[in-house]
Amino acid sequence: MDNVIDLVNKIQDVFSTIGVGGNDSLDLPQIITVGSQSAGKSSVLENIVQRDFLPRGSGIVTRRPLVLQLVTLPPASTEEDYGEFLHVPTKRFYDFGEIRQEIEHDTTRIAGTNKGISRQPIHLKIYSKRVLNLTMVDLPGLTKIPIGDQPADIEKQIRSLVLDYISKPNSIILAVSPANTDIANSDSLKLARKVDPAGKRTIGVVTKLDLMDAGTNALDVLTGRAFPLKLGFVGLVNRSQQDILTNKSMDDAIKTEQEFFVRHAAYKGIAARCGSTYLAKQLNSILVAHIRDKLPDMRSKLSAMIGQTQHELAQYGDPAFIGSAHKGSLVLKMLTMFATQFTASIDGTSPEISTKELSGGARIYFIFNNIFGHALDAIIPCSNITNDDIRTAIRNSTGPRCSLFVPELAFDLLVRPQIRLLESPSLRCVDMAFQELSKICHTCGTKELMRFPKLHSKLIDVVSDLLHERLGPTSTYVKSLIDLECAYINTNHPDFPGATGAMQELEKTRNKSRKKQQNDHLKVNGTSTTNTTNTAATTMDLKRRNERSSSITSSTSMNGPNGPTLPGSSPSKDSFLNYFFGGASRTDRPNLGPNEKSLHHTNPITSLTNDIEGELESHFANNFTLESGEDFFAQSSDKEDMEVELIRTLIISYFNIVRKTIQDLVPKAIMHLLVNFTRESVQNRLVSELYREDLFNDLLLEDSAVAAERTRCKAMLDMYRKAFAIISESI
Ligand SMILES: Nc1nc2c(ncn2[C@@H]2O[C@H](COP(=O)(O)OP(=O)(O)OP(=O)(O)O)[C@@H](O)[C@H]2O)c(=O)[nH]1
Repeated sequence: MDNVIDLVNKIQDVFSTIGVGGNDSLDLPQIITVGSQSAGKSSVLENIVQRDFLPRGSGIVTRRPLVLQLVTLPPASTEEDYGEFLHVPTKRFYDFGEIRQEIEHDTTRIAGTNKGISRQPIHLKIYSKRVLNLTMVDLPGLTKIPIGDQPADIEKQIRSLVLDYISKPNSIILAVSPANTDIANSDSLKLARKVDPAGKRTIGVVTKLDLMDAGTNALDVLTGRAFPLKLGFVGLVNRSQQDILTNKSMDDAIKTEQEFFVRHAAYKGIAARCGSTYLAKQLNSILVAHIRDKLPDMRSKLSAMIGQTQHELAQYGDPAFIGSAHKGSLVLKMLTMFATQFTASIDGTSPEISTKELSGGARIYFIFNNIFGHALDAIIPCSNITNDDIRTAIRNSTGPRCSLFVPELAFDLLVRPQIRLLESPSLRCVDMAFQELSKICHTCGTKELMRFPKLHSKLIDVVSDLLHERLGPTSTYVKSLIDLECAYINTNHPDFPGATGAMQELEKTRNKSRKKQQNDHLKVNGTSTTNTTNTAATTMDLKRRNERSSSITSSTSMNGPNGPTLPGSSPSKDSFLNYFFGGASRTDRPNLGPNEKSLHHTNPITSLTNDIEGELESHFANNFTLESGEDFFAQSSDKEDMEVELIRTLIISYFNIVRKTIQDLVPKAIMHLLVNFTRESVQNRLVSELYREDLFNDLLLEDSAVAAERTRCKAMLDMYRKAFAIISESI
């Protein structure tokens, strides 16, 4: 029957030896003594052991948990009683005074001399024929006021330590209360009630019954009437301080105790259920029953722990790959795993995908779509181009040495630096994608790979080198995309709205502002005055326009002023520029005769061109007041303003086309030249750089901390298996 306690002790020993905190996770059944300071906890333990072995004194004496395992020596044993400490495994302590000294010494060693406490337990085993198998834990007494140089929060520290032990559902709480205080309100019972409100696993112990005021007794408490506990209350009379000083023997103390109960008027009826001997028996049977009750639970818990530990151990390496014969295959396995993780992170199929932040492929797409997209959108197409710049460019292009290509060159000159503005965000986009790939490669690696720090860092080095190799060509290519755009300004681009679009755009803007002005004017002056000036100007402009329409039409052909217009060709925008900025001077533009005019009207392309120019003409006619006889295209400042605005609109249109192209092509280039290239070549590169027999030994130098961790994990697994087997046998 008792061997279940032995079984638990064995499990506890092994867990303590390998220091894995197995006891914490398995929650081994054990008895925990709780009580306020000087309540008599140590005295209770000594009475149960029937030995004088615990440090005694005033103030706080127990400053570390003492895990006390009592082991019954067989009756036939010739062995004397002795004790063993887990921290002094080679020595048997036959002198119990020496046990006390060792407890004091080790307490000071760990908890210091300033009356502070430590959570690190002392493990003591006592072998005796006179003890019943029991596992008990003595804890520091609950206190309220710090004494000496104790830390200010000592009360909190002790409470939390005690709560840690007693809140484990498998623990039995031995709540010690001195009879000479208000028992029902004792600290130990209050604390026990917190974690065991139904009182199912709390046993009450009332000490110092001999010190109660004459005429009072604790019968109500001991019989469970005052405070119901399933496991009941046991009354005790331990040795007084005086008894200790006079070295009263334990045997005598037990006798005195028994006599006290038998003779006491109030207690003689329950004397058989009082005293240290009864308590020891009671605790033993409670613990045995408790352990038996908990064994199935413990077994299933152990089974789960075995599974977990097996899994953890597997992460430190596959046993199939251990040994020098397998070095090559191990390296190959590691680098394949690394490459797979790298590509999985890019593809977004990695099982370790973060839910906290964007990473891998998703982050690269975010860089393309959001960061890069916004950076391009933020560029103002006409930034840094002043009206004077445009005016100068126009004047230069309409100077005396005008040639057919001069206006194109002027437009080129103005638009090219703007296109260059796209270069910096494009290169930054390459860099960000590169950084993300570098980040991915630093996060790759399994627990098993961490065993080999050299191999791990080499894998990162090789992938980093590969990424750096690709960074140059990718950046160069992306830069060349901008160079291409700058090399030829294609005003014939199908999406370039040219003059018509620009004019419409301008018209819209002007209409808007005109309407606004008129509204403002109406608001200020009431109904408008007559618009005679404008009407006159319009009439005059119309006249001029009719006179000039033929000459305008003749200059708009893609093939020059006199060349034929090719059927199917688009309305020529460059020729418009030529005309507009003086590719052919007005005097050079031939007037068409009535026949030629009608010829042009039948040609849809020419008529469309006519429309463009007609629009321009009418625009000027409607917007600019000309003095009689003044040439419409003379160097008037109004005309120049119009031209400046028009060219600005054209620059914006053209820039937007290029921006779209770059926004489309840069991510494609990065994907092709950097991301996909690295993704596809990473495995081959790793193999060719690292799968070399002369490197194996160096690469597979194991990290000592990880190796120790693996050994610990292995020991833990063995232990759990052993414990599982022991429990399985006894169920
Ligand atoms: N007369 C009498 N004195 C007792 C009894 N129990 C304990 N004492 C005395 O009370 C004092 C404190 O007892 P301990 O057993 O050291 O109390 P503790 O709860 O272990 O104290 P800490 O570990 O310091 O919290 C000692 O002087 C004991 O001799 C008892 O039943 N009767």
